Amino acid sequence: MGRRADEAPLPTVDTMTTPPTSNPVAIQATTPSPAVTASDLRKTYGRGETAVHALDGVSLALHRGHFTAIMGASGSGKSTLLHLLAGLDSATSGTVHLGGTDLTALDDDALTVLRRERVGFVFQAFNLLPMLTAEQNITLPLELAGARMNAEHRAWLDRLVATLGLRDRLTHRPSELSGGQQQRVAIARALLTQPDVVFADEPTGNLDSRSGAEVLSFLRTCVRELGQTVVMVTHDAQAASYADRVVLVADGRIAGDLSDPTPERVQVALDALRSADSPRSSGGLRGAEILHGASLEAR
Ligand SMILES: Nc1ncnc2c1ncn2[C@@H]1O[C@H](COP(=O)(O)OP(=O)(O)OP(=O)(O)O)[C@@H](O)[C@H]1O
Repeated sequence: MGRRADEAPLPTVDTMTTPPTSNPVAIQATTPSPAVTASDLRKTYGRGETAVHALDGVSLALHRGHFTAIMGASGSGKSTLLHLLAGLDSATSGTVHLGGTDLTALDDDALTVLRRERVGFVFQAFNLLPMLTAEQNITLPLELAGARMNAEHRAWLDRLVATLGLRDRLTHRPSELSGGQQQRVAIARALLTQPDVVFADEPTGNLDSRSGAEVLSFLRTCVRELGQTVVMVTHDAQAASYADRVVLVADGRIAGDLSDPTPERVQVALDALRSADSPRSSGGLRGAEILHGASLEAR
């Protein structure tokens, strides 16, 4: 659950990924600029005593060409964070930058264009159009943008189709595809415009474990071999272990940060978070403190 307005704040964990340095110029030359940056992001639903602080001061930098998983208990603020980072919803305060663009300064029309051209989405429910073939579903974003398929698009589409193993499925309609194949079509559609970032909300939530693993490997291949940037919300430690980095959210705050995660380490971090939330743990460390330890151990 999100923190109520009248509850005491949790300890703050600084998860900005910029390493300490005495020579900022050298770091600028070697560190890729972040694909997305959130600074002191807050989102409050409702007002007064019933206000829920779904996000309560999140600062985060997600680097290009990385696969990041966002995890946390139900109601911790994962979806709210994803929606704000993707420009699908507006913050109560704080800023989100996509590359050099401040999303919080854009009006609705500019946000619509940005979402169409610079952001890709993959949802749990695939969201394919049933009357279109796989290829027509993949190329739909170009159609909607009123753009013609040129040689560059064709070459990129070929690469996507090869990477995602869809070559012999392009003329099939969604009802003729397995769940895993439908999700791969949805991933190809999300990547067609070569967006700055693809946001995936529980992309394996509707798949059996074998198809889910396949989809996650394909997502990881898109990051490793095609240089794409993926941010995924998941409940599943196994799914999160496909990512390069796992960011843990608790009570609307960043509560941990693991690089090169394994399912076991993710599970340990989640269990620590859960036991810190439990009333029996009163007097012990809070989740953020425990997971900050996990974060330090991971680096
Ligand atoms: N539109 C809304 N109006 C009021 N409260 C909301 C709204 N959306 C989310 N919340 C509250 O904000 C908090 C964070 O919700 P959010 O959906 O981001 O959590 P989550 O971690 O994605 O949860 P889940 O894993 O169950 O999807 C919750 O307490 C939720 O009840």
